[in-house]
Amino acid sequence: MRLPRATWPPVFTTERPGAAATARKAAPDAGASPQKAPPPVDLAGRQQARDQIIAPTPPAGGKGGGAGTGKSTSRRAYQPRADVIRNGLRACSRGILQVGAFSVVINILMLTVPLYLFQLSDRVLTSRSIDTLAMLSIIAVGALTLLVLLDALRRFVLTRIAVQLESLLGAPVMSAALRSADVGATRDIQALRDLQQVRSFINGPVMLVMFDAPMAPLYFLAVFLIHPALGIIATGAGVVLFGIAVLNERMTAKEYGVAGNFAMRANIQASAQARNAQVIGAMGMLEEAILLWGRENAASMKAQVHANDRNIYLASVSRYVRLVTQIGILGWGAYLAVQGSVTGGMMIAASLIASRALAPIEGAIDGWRGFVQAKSAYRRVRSLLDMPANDTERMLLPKPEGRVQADKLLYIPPGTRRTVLNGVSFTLEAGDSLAVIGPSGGGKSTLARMLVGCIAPTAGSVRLDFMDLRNWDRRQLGESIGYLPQDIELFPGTIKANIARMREDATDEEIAKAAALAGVHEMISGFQDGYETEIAVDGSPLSGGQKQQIALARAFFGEPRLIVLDEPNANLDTMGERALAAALARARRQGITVVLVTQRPAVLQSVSKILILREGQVAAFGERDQILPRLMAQTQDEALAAARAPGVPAQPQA
Ligand SMILES: Nc1ncnc2c1ncn2[C@@H]1O[C@H](COP(=O)(O)OP(=O)(O)OP(=O)(O)O)[C@@H](O)[C@H]1O
Repeated sequence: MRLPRATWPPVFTTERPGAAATARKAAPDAGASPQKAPPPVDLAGRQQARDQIIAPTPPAGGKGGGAGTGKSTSRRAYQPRADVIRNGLRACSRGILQVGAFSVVINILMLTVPLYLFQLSDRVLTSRSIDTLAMLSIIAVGALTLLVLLDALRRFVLTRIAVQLESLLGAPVMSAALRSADVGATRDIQALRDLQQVRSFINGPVMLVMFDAPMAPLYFLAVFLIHPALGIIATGAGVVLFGIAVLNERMTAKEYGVAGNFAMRANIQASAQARNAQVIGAMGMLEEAILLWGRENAASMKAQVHANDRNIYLASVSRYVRLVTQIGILGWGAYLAVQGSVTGGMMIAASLIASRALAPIEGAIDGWRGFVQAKSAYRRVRSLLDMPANDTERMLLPKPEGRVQADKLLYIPPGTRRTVLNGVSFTLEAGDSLAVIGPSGGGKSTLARMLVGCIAPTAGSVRLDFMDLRNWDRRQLGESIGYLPQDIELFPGTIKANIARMREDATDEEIAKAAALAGVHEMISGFQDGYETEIAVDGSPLSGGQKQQIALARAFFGEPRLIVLDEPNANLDTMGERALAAALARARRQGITVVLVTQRPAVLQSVSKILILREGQVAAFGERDQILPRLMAQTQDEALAAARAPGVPAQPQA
């Protein structure tokens, strides 16, 4: 008897099966020289990179190019999300069958004690045979030993099924959660907690009850065989308990659902507050923060207490019914014994067996809360995985040169009626540098996110080298793009790892090159541990400007052809701005296309084109030398108008 071992110990894989073998075949000396960088325009290398897109391990023993076949199975890496759950469950099916088979045997062996009692009372006590007693005892102990072993085994198997399921679904759920988070969905990381909840449920006692429940008819049958009247009492009690279980479901499911939703919101609040702990501390917002989180948490607890109260009440009634049933069977059994219809042993055995028959229904009522929570958690995981995702396998294209076409971009955020971008069109040649300027809330950051493929336009298209971003292989596109968002968050890890976009195969040369391009080498040298300086969750020891510079180097990493920088100079001093201007000049010399969202006029000298975005529409677009004079004239007019306005004090001349 072997436990399922396909994913034991658990492995969270981001590599499709066979990829490593294929990669080794393709590059036999890759292992000997980990520092060797792949050639920049290497389609085979990029195919290999694409192979590492998050994909679940196939079911153990599954067909179709499994581990070690070395055949291309890249379709598997892009399997539709719905298949992920189906394959996950299929992978666990062998274990589930084992647990089912064990449960059948265990439930038969559970009859050992009642049968032993029955034999003692009706055979040993009447015959006074010590040999029979010894023989019966040996058989009973043997059966109980087997029962305990099988019970332990099914628990071992369930533990592994739970871990296997989490290993298989973890990466797809994480990837779907990140994708949904980047379009602004709030449930995001909750999905990982949900998956853990499903795992705990599979590991928990209610799962065993669910495996035992189908065997209940066997026990009812055994009681019927002892005496039909006792069978009717036991079955009647079973029907009553089943009714209580249904009532329990009706009376608690909604409240548990409400409790779960509030708990989720409380968790989202808690994570947001943990991220903003310094702001909360500095501005004395602790009480408000706790109140905000506490309200959600209290609402969750209130709903939970309501549901729990009902659950406890019904569980007590069910326990009462079971105990009374036992008394009923014993009492009626005694009456039948007095009548000579059954023996004393049969009476006791019937009571024990009936109790065993009713136990799973009672256990289901007791463990209802866990079941409901696991069910909703599973639903959330499912709906996240069912969300449409651009998972179609994409052909790897030649490395882009950096030509960008935005064509009639319209953006209405999902779930809103607000038009954030409206008919935005422009074209950039490879090596162009564009400054996107305009009033706050004009849609600049939205445009920046659209240009790097974070959000898809409601209508219109963004094309990189003539190809719509949606048709690019996601990983290849990411490697061709550098992006510095407005709100910078670095990952906990070294400066080096952050610049290298957390890639383990990044070479020191590539990292140094990105740092040099971004002009941050000198700043990094100022730290005692240089590139090995550890960045904490809150970004320390880096200052705001330093974080921005490291993020700039990250954007330059890996020879991107398009770099989109959203207010890269927001936290920079004059020196920093100079370094940024130098970085932009270097990018231009290398033919990298740069889009720069900015509010500061200083960097406008470093770009070749300017786009003014106002209320989501292009107010002006063209060569810098055409747009800049118009912009300055307009600024002067506005300043004069403001100065002439009544009640506005004249500004002192700088
Ligand atoms: N997901 C969304 N849901 C609703 N409104 C949104 C969404 N995303 C952006 N907006 C709205 O679109 C407008 C443009 O936002 P955006 O961040 O692009 O402006 P911006 O020009 O970058 O502003 P700033 O210069 O202040 O950063 C804002 O009014 C914002 O509220």
